Order: sequence, then C-alpha cells, then structure tokens
Amino acid sequence: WSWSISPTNNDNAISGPRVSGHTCVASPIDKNELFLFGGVAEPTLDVTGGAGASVTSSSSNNSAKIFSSPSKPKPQSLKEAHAESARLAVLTSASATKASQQQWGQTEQPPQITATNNLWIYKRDKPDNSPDWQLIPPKLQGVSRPSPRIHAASATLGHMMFLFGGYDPKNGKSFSDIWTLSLKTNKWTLCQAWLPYEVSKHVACAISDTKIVLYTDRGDVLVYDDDLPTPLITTMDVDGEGPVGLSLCASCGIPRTTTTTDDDDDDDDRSSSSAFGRVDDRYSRNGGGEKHQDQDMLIFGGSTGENEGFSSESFRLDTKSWSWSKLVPKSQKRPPPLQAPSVASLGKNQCIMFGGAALNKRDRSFSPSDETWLLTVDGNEANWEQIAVQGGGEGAASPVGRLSASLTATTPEELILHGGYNPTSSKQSHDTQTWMLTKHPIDHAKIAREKRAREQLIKDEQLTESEAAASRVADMIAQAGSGIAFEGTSLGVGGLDHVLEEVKTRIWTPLAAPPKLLKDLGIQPTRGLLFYGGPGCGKTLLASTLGNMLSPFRPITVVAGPEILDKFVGSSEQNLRAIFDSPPDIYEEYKRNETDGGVALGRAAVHVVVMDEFDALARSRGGGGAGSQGDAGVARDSVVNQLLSKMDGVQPLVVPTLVIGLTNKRDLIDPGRFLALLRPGRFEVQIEITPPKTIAQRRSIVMVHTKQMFDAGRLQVKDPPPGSAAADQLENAKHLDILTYDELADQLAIYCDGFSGAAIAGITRAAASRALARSVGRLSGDDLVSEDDDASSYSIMDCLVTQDDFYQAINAIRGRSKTSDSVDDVEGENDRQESSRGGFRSQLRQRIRSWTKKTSSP
Ligand SMILES: Nc1ncnc2c1ncn2[C@@H]1O[C@H](COP(=O)(O)OP(=O)(O)OP(=O)(O)O)[C@@H](O)[C@H]1O
Repeated sequence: WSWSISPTNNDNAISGPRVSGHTCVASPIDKNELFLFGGVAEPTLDVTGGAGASVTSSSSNNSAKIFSSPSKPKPQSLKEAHAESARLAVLTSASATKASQQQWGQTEQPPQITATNNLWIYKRDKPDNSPDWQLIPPKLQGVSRPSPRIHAASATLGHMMFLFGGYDPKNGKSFSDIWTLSLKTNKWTLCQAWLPYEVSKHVACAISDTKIVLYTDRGDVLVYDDDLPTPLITTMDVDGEGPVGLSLCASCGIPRTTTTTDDDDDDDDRSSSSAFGRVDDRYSRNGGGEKHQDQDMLIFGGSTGENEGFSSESFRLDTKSWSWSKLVPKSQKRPPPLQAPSVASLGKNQCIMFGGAALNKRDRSFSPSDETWLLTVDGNEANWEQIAVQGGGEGAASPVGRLSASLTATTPEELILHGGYNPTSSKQSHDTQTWMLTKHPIDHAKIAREKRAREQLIKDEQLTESEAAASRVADMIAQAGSGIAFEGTSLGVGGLDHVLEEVKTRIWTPLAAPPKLLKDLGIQPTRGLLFYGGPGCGKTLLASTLGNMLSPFRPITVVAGPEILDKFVGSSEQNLRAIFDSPPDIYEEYKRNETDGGVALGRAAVHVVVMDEFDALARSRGGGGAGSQGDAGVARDSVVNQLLSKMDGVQPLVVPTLVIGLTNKRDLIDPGRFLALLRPGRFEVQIEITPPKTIAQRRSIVMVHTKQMFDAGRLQVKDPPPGSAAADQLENAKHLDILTYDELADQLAIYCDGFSGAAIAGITRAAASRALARSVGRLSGDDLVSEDDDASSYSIMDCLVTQDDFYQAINAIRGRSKTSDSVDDVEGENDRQESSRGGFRSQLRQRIRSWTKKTSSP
C-alpha cells in the first residue's frame, strides 16, 4: 500500500475543498465519482473533543490542548453511561466556545467555526486523470437541501446517498432530519422519517440493500429501513456489551459471518423498542420484500464522554442477532485510542483506518495521527497491521496527521482521502489535496531518483529543443511502463508473462532510456518486433495493448498485410510509404501545452505500426495460394524491399517508428526473406506466442476474462463481493456445491486443457450469454433454466453467471476443435445440445469427472 497525491503525474493538481467534519461517499454508478457534503468550511477551529471536551488550535506549542469537563463519578451501569454521555454531548458546543475563549483571551476573538452545506463532486474521468472538484450549484440540487452542518453521517443504498442529522456550530443546534441525495440527478429530498432525537458525531453504514444502521453517541443503535411504504427509523434492543456512548468514532460495514436461514427470521421478536416516523407500527417484515442483511457494523475509537475517555477498542455489531462483540486484537500491535479517525471497508473482511487524534495522557494534549492501519477481521479476532509506513516507501509523500477527514474506498485496492483537520498547524490546518492510497507498490524513491537524473542530464548537456523533446518522450514511455504496467493483469493478457518480460527488456527498455545514454552506448531502439504463433493466442491483443503503452503521445496505426498490396504498379509501395511518412498527429492535449504547438514533441514521439497478417507481405512465391504469383508476387517483392529499407535506418524516418508484425503462418514466409527480416535493425525480436500450456497460464487467462463479472458481483461463487447480486442470491443457492472464485478459476483452468486464449474468452462470453438469456426470460420455462431455480422469479437485474453456465459452455466447445477461436456461436451450440440431449447433466458430470482424472494423474 502506498500514498500519493492524486493525480500522481500532474504537478498542477487542482486541489479540492478545504473542509473537515464532512461526509463523503463514492458513487455506486461510477467509481470515479465521489460526493462530498458539508463540514467545517474554515480552517482554524474544529470541535473535535467529543462529549465534554473541546479543542482549539494553538500556534505556540506544537499540540492542541484538550479541555475536559470536570471529572464525574464513573457511571454505574450501561444505561447510566449512555445517559451521561448524552448529557455531555449537549454540553460540547458550550464548552468548546468557553474553552476557546480561555485559549484566545478576552480581547482576541476566537475563530468562528462555520459549517457549510456545499455539495462537491469529484470526477476522475478526464483523459489525463487530473482531478476535478466541482461545486454543484444550489439551484441544481432540487427545491430544498440540508442546512449547513458538520459531523452528519451518511451511507448509500443503491444510487441514493442518505444523510442523517449533524450539528450547526453557529447556533449550537443538532439535527434530527434525514435527507436523500440522488447520485444520478444530484437532487436532495427530505425524508419522511426523522431521527428520534437531534444527533451529531454519530456513524452510519448500510447493512443491506434497504437498511442503514446508525450508532449514536448516546449508545443507541438505530435502523433506517427504506423498504417499507413509508421509510422508518427504529431503535434496536441490542444484546451484549457494546461501546459506551462513543462520540466521533469511526465505522464501516463488514460482511456478516453468522448464517441466516429463511425461517430463522427472529428480528421481529426483538423488533423495536420504539419506532419513529409517520407510521409507528410499520416495522414489519410482512410484504416488505426484505432481502437478507449481509453486513455487520464495525466501530472504532471515539470518546466516551468521560474524562480522557478515548476508546482504543473496536466492536462488531452483528446485524442478524443484534448483538455486540468486542474484537480481540491478535497481537499487541494495534492503533492507540483515537478520536475521529477515518475508516473505509475494502469489502470482504478488511478495512483501512487512517489518522484520528491520539491522546497524550500526561499533559492532556493530543496530536493527530498520520498512521495507516489495515484491519483484517477473522470472526471476533482483529489483526491490525500498520501499512504505507513513510507513505509506502522512501521518497513517497504521505498525508500529514489529521482527524475528521473522509476516507472513501473506490475499489478494494484504492481509497481516497480528503480534507480533515490538523490542529497542530495553525494556518494550513485543512489539507486541500486529494490523497490516494493504492495497493500497488510504487517505488517513489526510484521514480524521484530517475527524474532528478534526467533533469540533471538535460541541464548538463544543454540539450537542444529536439533532444529535450526526445528525452521527454523517453520519460513518458518510462512512466507508462513502470510499476505493474507490464503485469498481465494490468494489460488484460493472461499466461504470457515470459513474453511480457522479453518485450520489456528488449523493446521498452531502450525506448524508455535517456536518448543521450543510448547514443553513448551506440545503440538504437529496436525497430521491429514479430509475434508469430497459432490463431487466437493473443498476438493482436498483445500488440495493441503494448502499442498503446509504447505510444503515449499519438494513436497507433493498425494495418493488415493484404491491405497494403495493390494490383497497380507502384501503389503498394505508395501505401507503405504513407504509413511511415504520414504518421497520425500527436494528441491535441500535448500540442496545446507546448510553446511550439507540439512540433518538437511530434517529431520525437514514437509511432507504433501494427501489421497484421504480416505473412501476406513476406510470403514465399510458391506458398501463397491463389494470387501469390504474377503481379501480386512482384508487388510483394518491392513492398518488402521498401519495408526493409525503411526499417534498416539507411533512410531517415519522419518520426521514430516501431513495427509490430503479426502472423500465424510463419512457415509461409520466404526463408530467404526471413533471414533478411531478421537482420539487426529490422525484426530483431521475434517471439512465438503459444496457446497456454500450463494450468497456471490458463488460470490467469480465466481470471482476466472473469474478473469484471466477479467484481461486479455477477458471478456465482461462494465469496462474492458483499452487497452484490451474487451475495444476495448466495442464500438461495446454499444447497448447491458452489466454489470460491479462486477454486472456480482453478477448476476452469483444468477443464480448459488445450484451449487457446480466444477459446477461453469465448467460453466466458458464452457463459455470460446463457446467464443473460435466462434473466431476460427469453428462455424461461425451457431447460436452460436450472432445475434448482424458480424460473418465474428471474428478473434481468438478478442476472448471475453460474458455474454450470461455464461447464456447459466448455462442453459445447469441447465438441469442436480445441484451439478453435470461433466460439461466438457457442450459445447456439448450447441451444442445440440442450434441446437434443437427454440426461445432459449426468453426462456433463461424467465428462468433468473424466477430465479431472485425466488432468490430475501424475
Ligand atoms: N493470452 C490471452 N489472455 C487473455 N485473453 C486472450 C489471450 N489470448 C487470446 N485472448 C482473447 O482472445 C481474443 C483474440 O485473440 P487475438 O486476436 O489476440 O489472437 P491472435 O493470436 O491475434 O489470433 P489470430 O492469429 O487469429 O489473429 C482476444 O481479444 C482476447 O479476448
């Protein structure tokens, strides 16, 4: 895990709003969009002390003082503790003002806390990945919107964000209203339900498709239910010892571990101790279309309201049995007691916590933490691990300590941190930068070192404009191929790691090296790369993904060999010349930012030409079939000669060019020509692309093609992402023998023995088509719908690709050539098989058994 300022490559990063104590959610519609609402607008003061305590900023010493209310006798019971905590919470704003007056003296005016009701949207879909914070104008937010507030709580259900309560420091008022914001239209609506009392510094998290659970600093667990005709808030009776009235704690959801059965629906029994909303007795499951809850709530840190009562415990609220349990730390290593840290769930059983304020008991000061912790929950055990230490590596930037910031997960491998309050800094106490925590290791030290070396080189050598441009092009290619860029998962290519390794060493490295260094060494980047091998093994896929990586400044040119050949004398050569002499222009955005309109950069930027069916050009005279003789043969001769002379560097090229030739008929290439093609400077690098031979190779292709459906929760597996369609339907499919995603990938890799990459991709498509057909209902009632399912219950949005869909698709393709890549019609094949077969399922099982035997024998 490492921290970086978002975006990493742009020095002119536009910073976001200066804010803390706000709420922020990721749009479920587009992971590149975040919505940020409210918070403290001014940088100088925040009320963070929680119940009975307040904090002011201090420029004189390097830590902020905490002013506590006089110690009270320890509450005797849980109930008393809750009541005490609630009472103190009300005093918070008063003590904050008083304390800050003491701190700032009578003459000096303490800085005012101003809450805002600004709604911001953060979009990252711009081509250069630069962030774009936009304030949504109030008039576009609907007829009415929430008033300014801090410390509200928010959570999303579907495409709606729900906002609960909050506090307005201007008039010392907390709120009990609930608002919904449509993340599609950006319009607010006041909810019909209300919180039972005014509340702020509470937390909220969605626990199912229709329910949000809230934990207040009075120690109450409230449930918002959106699935009823009139939405309703209910106070739950909860068993076990939970956190005692925590203020400014942090929370996130985590998949529930306890099992639910259809008839084990005991929530009604413990129903509500009180219900708030228009219709008091509506908290009933009857006819509510209730889906099974699938998230528990985790609570971290916070203040109990007693003197110095910061909590270091974490608790889990089981939202099925409605009981609290304290997480037991696996080791001594865990975060200290913290107030207002930021936390986000990564799905599955992990979450990440950043920042918060740690209390220094001796002088009762506290300082903001800049630590990042990864928590893995195993039942009630908590395994804490400190991550991204020093930002994730030497030379990495990392966010300064802060509290009341927002940490939002956009994917399980990327989180966004924004805002927050750093009380030890008197001026820039809010950070306006948007920070990104990503799982991929970035070697910041190395990047920084290389950048410095390049800058020095340009300075020392007093490079000309064109040399500097060439250096920048190399720089950009170096960046494009660094980190995990050459990993199969990043390129969407499976099982070809050895090929990627070779391309990286022989093609990318010289292109990415400083041109001056190449000159010193007397070498030039390779001009030609030939991929050969059977059909459907990923040659085209590789060429286009690598081409785009190696040509960041201009589009690549893709041309098929036969397209170049022309029956008119001279036209073929002309076609070829056009490819080399008229490369596509560099992208507009690069031209725009250049003082010379991009002329120097245009001359230096690499042009990648992908020549498919390369054998058509270099075929031996006898091996080409019809049309290979006569005029076409002559045309080929002169085209090849021209190509060779373009590539061997005798004639200077308009721009540096890399030709990637592709052929699945290398044996048709004239041996004499082949030798000529091999000569240095021409197609120096020739790599055979074979079908995946090992289980590991096929597994990685399977992963490439199923990752999207797994991440989106459309794949029937035992471990689907929480809250997804697959998770919802898991309960119904319990009796089926379902594998985890990893197990399924292994299984498919075994069954796909002998398949090409294209065939494996085809199987995924075919399996998805089967699932789609089933959901659309076109085939409802016929035997494509599994016997185990109730066909009438399908809706398009329940669409789930089952493991059986894969097995049937494999079976269909097994009947054909193993390396066939024309599997688009596998669905049709399925239909034919389905209608003509009898006892198909048992046949399939037998086949699978025999494959397993075959493949597992030593
Ligand atoms: N190694 C692989 N990893 C992931 N997907 C693959 C792989 N090989 C093939 N595919 C899938 O098969 C499709 C077709 O492959 P591609 O066109 O690259 O094969 P090819 O080797 O160029 O075939 P041909 O020689 O017939 O042109 C790809 O778009 C991709 O979806």
